[in-house]
Amino acid sequence: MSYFSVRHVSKSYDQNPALVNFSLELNKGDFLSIVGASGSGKSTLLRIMAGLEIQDEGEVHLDGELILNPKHKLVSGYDEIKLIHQDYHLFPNSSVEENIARPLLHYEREYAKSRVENLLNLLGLKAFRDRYPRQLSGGQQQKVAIAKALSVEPELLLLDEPFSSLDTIQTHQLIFELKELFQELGTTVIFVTHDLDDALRLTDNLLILQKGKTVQQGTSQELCEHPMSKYVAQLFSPINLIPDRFNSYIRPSNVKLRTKGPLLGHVVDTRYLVHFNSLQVRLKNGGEIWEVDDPLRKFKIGDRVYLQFDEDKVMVLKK
Ligand SMILES: Nc1ncnc2c1ncn2[C@@H]1O[C@H](COP(=O)(O)OP(=O)(O)OP(=O)(O)O)[C@@H](O)[C@H]1O
Repeated sequence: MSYFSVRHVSKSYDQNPALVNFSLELNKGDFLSIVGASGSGKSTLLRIMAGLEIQDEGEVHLDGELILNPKHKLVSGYDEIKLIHQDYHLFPNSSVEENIARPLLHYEREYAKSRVENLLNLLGLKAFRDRYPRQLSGGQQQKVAIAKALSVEPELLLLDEPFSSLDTIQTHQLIFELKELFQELGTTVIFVTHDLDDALRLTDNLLILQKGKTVQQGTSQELCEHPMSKYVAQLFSPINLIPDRFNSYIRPSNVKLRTKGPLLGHVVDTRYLVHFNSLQVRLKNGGEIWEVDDPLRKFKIGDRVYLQFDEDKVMVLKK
């Protein structure tokens, strides 16, 4: 049995399935991102993993130990498994230092002191140790919540959309810091998000959840280059349907703009994006609109373009 395993877990609320026969195996120190739309079952899954929710079927094991849910355990949850939410859950009348030290109340004093010092250092919170949560930015509060969760050295850290109340710059900064921190600590981490971009920045190891089921699991490159469904393909970028072919698609970045070629179209719109212009091209045959990257920012509305692509970039996708 692997270090952390979720086997055939199902859960319904009032007959509505939230998780359907979900299974997952992780090794110690693995870092997995679970990506799914709102309502796909992410939070339910994390709560079941943490022993905080009663599943209808299936089992969760951590390091060989069966994780008991609240039906079978008087005090629900485990010290070894920490779940961090988007809304921090800090004690408002305790300082940063006191918040981080709180879970260590029953530990030896010297150990607790050095652990708190270590975490304040690791997360760059030393200058804020005496502040109260309301005196911190969202990103700093989230770091305190993470330090608090890490204080008892959990075996498994579950992050439930931890960046949703932060802006993009704060999020990128925190992702950068957390990546280093988790690598250093070797903690097993599961991060859930609706935002593929955040997941890609944090880890290469992805699982895509749709309507409570795993639709695909693999590295970011595998999923981007060989998606098994339209849903997975579209998480990475828009896709263009190739005329007169069965379920065959091409990504905007894999379309080449030429002065001659098999597919003729007209540019009907252009958008300035950071690394390229994004063109909307109406195909002559069939009137379908394609999205195409123009890295040289050469084309403008009304231009005639020929579109070409390599066969090995074509994706045949099920719905
Ligand atoms: N306590 C509950 N009672 C009834 N239905 C629930 C409950 N919790 C979740 N659900 C339903 O289960 C499904 C999965 O919800 P869940 O919160 O796990 O999804 P999610 O992917 O985390 O969504 P979000 O990203 O919006 O938080 C949804 O249809 C939701 O409405």
